[in-house]
Amino acid sequence: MTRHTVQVATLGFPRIGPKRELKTALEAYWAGKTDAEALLSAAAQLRSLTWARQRDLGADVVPSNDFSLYDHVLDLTAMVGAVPPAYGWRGDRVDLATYFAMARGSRGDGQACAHGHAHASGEGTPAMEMTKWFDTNYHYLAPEFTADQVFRLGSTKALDEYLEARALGIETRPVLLGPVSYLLLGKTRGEPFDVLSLLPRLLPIYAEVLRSLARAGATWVQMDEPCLVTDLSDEAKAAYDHAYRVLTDVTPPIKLMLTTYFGGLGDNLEAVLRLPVHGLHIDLIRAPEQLAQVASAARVDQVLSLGVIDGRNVWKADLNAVLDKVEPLVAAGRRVVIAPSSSLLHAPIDLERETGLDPEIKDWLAFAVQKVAELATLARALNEGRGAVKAALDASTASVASRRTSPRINDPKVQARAADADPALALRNSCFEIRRQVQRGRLNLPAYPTTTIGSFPQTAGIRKARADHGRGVIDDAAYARLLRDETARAIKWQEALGLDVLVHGEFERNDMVQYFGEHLSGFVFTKAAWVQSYGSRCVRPPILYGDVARPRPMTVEWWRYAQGLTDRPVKGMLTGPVTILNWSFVRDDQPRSTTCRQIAFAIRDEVVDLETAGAAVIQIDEAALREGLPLRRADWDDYLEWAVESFRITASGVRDETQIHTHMCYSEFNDIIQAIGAMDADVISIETSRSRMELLDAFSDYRYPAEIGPGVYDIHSPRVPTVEAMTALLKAAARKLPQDRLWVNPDCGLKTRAWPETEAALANMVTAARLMRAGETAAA
Ligand SMILES: CN1c2c(nc(N)[nH]c2=O)NC[C@@H]1CNc1ccc(C(=O)N[C@@H](CCC(=O)N[C@@H](CCC(=O)N[C@@H](CCC(=O)O)C(=O)O)C(=O)O)C(=O)O)cc1
Ligand SMILES: N[C@@H](CCS)C(=O)O
Ligand SMILES: [Zn+2]
Repeated sequence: MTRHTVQVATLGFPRIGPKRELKTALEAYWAGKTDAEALLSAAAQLRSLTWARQRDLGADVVPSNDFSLYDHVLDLTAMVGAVPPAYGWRGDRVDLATYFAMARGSRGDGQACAHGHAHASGEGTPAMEMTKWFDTNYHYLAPEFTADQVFRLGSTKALDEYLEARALGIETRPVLLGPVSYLLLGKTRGEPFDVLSLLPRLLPIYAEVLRSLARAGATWVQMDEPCLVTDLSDEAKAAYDHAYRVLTDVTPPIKLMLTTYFGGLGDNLEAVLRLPVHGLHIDLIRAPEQLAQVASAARVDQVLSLGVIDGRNVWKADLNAVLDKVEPLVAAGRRVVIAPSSSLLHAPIDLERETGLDPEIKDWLAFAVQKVAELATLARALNEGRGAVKAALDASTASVASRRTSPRINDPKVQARAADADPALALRNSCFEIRRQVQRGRLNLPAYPTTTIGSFPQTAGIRKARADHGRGVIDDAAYARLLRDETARAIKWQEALGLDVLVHGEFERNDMVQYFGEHLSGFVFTKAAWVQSYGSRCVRPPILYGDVARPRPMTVEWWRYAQGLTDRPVKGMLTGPVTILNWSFVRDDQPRSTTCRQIAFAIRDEVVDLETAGAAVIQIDEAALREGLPLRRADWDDYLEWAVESFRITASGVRDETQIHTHMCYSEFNDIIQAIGAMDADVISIETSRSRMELLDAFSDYRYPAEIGPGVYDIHSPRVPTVEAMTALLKAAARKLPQDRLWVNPDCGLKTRAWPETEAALANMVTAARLMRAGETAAA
């Protein structure tokens, strides 16, 4: 029997750069400090280093076109020329100005916008809608299609980058988001229609790109079809069939590696196995059970790409355990490629940059670079025998054993508390209506009360002071003084503006999750482990390695200071357990539900301490609750049950008179509205402005019992919303929901905004609320 050599492939590498070079280059370009040439040359430099690095680490199959200046879905939109008409694209190659206008919106000051038009209205063109990439914390720009959508080649980026790598002596496998996933990820504009009806018009563009790559010398293309791990209709399965019959038939021919990740193929397997593709990548981290079935059912001539290293987490793999699974396939003569489970986009880049980590914990970790090295070790073991890499395999076994048995991961007190089965811990004392009466008496707020979501601009000055504090350039007292000054200014300014429920501004926080990771035990945090969230924005997810507890209050002093400056209520501001879980790298040695419950108890202690300090209103953000929803409906109930229970454990330690708010952004609520109701918060603030309040239909149909703050403006844009725009949205909300339950607030926190636009926008928002109140009086 022929034994084929096992190759190492990567499916995509982080693009932001080890020192966030892309962020720096983009932000300098957007600020007008550098020109397009500087941006493009920084991008090319990054690509070249990334390709060389993967090759040097031992990757045989290196991807190209995984790089993006902003987002790979937007790149596809450019490739197929699906630029929405509002951006004034004339059907040639999509230029940088149009590309960034789609990503970030164009100017709304009556000046020429990014693509040269003057907008007399002063409104500019908003960015395309940003939404979550499956269950990750990465955001993509959702394509927008009309029923008469025309596609035309708008970008040769895939070919250009393939040729660029080739010129550097690196043969690559270009990556494209596949046509069916691309359509399924899109939204329709105008009369609703089936996006898949556009497939016949879309495929010729893909075919043209594949032909150009084949002519240039590419032998394989990686076709990402992550929607294959979701529930698919028969029509979608038929679309896959049609698409891949067409695309495997182009001339000159090119081989397709159909790439699936973030879950198992499940009931789509049969349909996938019928596709005439040359290779199939499966995720064996999320769905290890699919290996046997896929291996026995796939055609023998098909290359199996096995996602054996976790692309979504930071733990070292158990290399011997991986070999136990893969060796029999190789011995049986299967053509095997080994790879990370998904693109490494979701992992930090290089562990070696973490000089401050505890050595014991550092030994448990692998970032993108280390993961490619792990794959190289595995490939050698598969090709030459385990003996060839004995030292590396022994080290892997020792690291895995050290993490499993370390006393540092265990805190018996935490485990006992989280195991407490008393359901009363997840119940408020009284039902919402009773709480509402008590809270109204205590807070005495006007109709349409105004508030904000928590954060105010994180200016360069604050970030620099934090960095200086971290480096020891300024001492604790100087740093605290600066934060107190910022907080005091924010309180005075909110009072002057006339906001009803104030916030302290979150100036002390680097990030709404990382901050808590830094204060809870069971977490470590990193210096440079940045992961792209959207565009140039990154996060450093904390690493949750052990049982979680709260050694001391984390936010109470900031709240106390802020409340001491005003008679108006200041919200206590916390991140909820589900969001901390979903936006951290978490342990994989126990169910996520167990970890979440531990976090819930830790945050509950903080809620209780805030109440004891006098907070009348406490907000517990659950921005990531929706995004953590499993990709398969069959798994939803289980997740929602423990996620909602965790939130309730956090929120239920307080008296009736304490008003609990929660906040969610980027959410499609329709499917989970019952669960959102079951969270039993007194007030929920949600993102709604971009959908023009359509998202409220779910709340209105369900007769959501509590109070709601539908965001009246999109904080992702620097555009200052007009009073009229916001009153129009509030009126739309008031048509859907009882007026006496409506709050007035932006869509999300204001940390990414600058002060001038924040002040102008909130002044308009307060005016809009006042007009609504006056209208209500007039009507009465
Ligand atoms: C609400 N959102 C969040 C998500 N996930 C999170 N974990 N947090 C979120 O808030 N997911 C969904 C959305 C995504 N939205 C955003 C919005 C904004 C950002 C963002 O602004 N990120 C910042 C980095 C934030 C941070 O950690 N800042 C640190 C470090 C600052 C820094 O870069 N320091 C420099 C030195 C600076 C100097 O010397 O002047 C350095 O370390 O090199 C801090 O404030 O201390 C970003 O810039 O990308 C992310 C997601
Ligand atoms: N309180 C946080 C929530 C963001 S989702 C903020 O205002 O930034
Ligand atoms: Zn938010």
